[in-house]
Amino acid sequence: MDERGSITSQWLRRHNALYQAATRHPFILTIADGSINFQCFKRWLGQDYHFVKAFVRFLASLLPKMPKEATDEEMDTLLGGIVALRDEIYWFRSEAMRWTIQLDLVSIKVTTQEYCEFLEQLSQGNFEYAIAVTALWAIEFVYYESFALCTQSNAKTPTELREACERWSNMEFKNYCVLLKGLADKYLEGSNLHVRQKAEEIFVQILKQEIKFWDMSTCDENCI
Ligand SMILES: Cc1ncc(CN)c(N)n1
Repeated sequence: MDERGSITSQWLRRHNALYQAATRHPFILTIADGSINFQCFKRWLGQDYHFVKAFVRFLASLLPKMPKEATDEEMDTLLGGIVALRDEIYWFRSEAMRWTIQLDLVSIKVTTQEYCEFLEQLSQGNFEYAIAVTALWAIEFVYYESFALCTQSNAKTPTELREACERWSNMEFKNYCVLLKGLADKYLEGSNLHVRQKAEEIFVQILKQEIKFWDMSTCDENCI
């Protein structure tokens, strides 16, 4: 089956409006046009650190679910993702120091808490590997597509935010997302209709969670 006909590509077309809302969110657009209020970026940074710590647990939960017949390349992809998240957490800590954010004093907001609890549910044994790996792809891919907008040649992204945008839009992360999409399609193709429908529901929920996360990071007038 060609790429356009894959299950995940069909979903991206079927849920295009939601997908655009998740990957072209005003928070991202204000980074790309240079108008972002740095207080909004600092709010996002603190909350995303909390999220990434929960995301590590979710990613690790895929390892025991990985089918015995999984290829070496597949195991390498997931292990590579875990190593990358270790580096990501180190990056958050150093970036927080640059912005004088004390991460241990950052209170976790309701939206972040809800997303972390959603990840915790997905980590449970009753979610098939096909659903978990599809969720992993969706969560990573939204960040790639969002931050890739901020590193395009015509973007006016502030210099102070370029490193953050590069993290989730560089070639290595893009290739990682391509590999995850391939794994998602592989296991969705091999699943029954019930699992595919559940996976699509989770995909839609992830897009909605990502939109809420960007909404939370978008400063209103009393941005603190
Ligand atoms: C909310 C969110 N979604 C996705 C990613 C990319 N791992 C992230 N860091 N934060």
